Amino acid sequence: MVAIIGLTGGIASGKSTVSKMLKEKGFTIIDADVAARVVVEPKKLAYEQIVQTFGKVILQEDGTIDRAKLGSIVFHHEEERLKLNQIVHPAVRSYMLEEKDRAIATGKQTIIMDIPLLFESKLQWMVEKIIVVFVDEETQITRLQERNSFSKEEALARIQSQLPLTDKVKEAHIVIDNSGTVEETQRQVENMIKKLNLIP
Ligand SMILES: CC(C)(COP(=O)(O)OP(=O)(O)OC[C@H]1O[C@@H](n2cnc3c(N)ncnc32)[C@H](O)[C@@H]1O)[C@@H](O)C(=O)NCCC(=O)NCCS
Ligand SMILES: Nc1ncnc2c1ncn2[C@@H]1O[C@H](COP(=O)(O)OP(=O)(O)OP(=O)(O)O)[C@@H](O)[C@H]1O
Repeated sequence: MVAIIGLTGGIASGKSTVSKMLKEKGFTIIDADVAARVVVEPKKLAYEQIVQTFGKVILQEDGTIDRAKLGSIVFHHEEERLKLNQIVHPAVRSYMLEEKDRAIATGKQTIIMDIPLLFESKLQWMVEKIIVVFVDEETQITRLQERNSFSKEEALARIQSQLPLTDKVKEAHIVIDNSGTVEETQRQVENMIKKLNLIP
């Protein structure tokens, strides 16, 4: 039996930090943020649709999408974000499902689907158990500002474009609280692997 585990949380709550720890333990991670980059590469269908919808102003000189520019549009205008989601999300879903089948075919016993918008996109059906990486809002804002050099306003715009993390925690099978040190998070990850009896 293959276990399909969803890993989610909020922006900068620590999903990548946790998924890196799981990867080091030999687990297979399928990352929706990576998928969302692949499906918008030049010549892909989603790329063409994004350029048609948002115009060439969101392109860099080399023709690739200027993510900072597109981000500054969609995280300040909900309507624009929904348009982008409608273009990108179907392609991300197909990519994730294909990667999952590929991993199953190579004999993996556990597959971790790292999906930041798992609840927002109602993708609970894709996974059997859900891990939510939690962080308190103050720490989340600080880490997001530091990582992306965002103003507080830019950090809040991104956080507010997602469901509250406290709501996601209520729907979780396992919560990893990443408000503390990386070592504390590592211990929680190890306990979770034991509790769910996960084998790579
Ligand atoms: C707006 C874009 C260009 C900004 O790119 P950027 O490199 O700055 O951010 P990145 O893609 O690494 O995302 C960082 C985090 O932002 C959050 N986020 C991204 N897109 C969204 C969205 N549409 N709604 C809410 N939160 C989002 C997630 O927590 C994600 O982990 C990019 O995020 C994007 O194309 N988003 C639409 C696709 C999407 O929903 N991706 C999320 C997983 S499917
Ligand atoms: N326990 C921790 N202590 C201190 N800093 C941390 C901790 N966990 C993560 N960070 C830092 O916080 C930032 C956000 O973490 P990370 O990138 O893992 O979040 P994420 O949920 O994957 O973000 P995104 O949704 O944007 O992809 C990073 O700069 C990371 O180095």
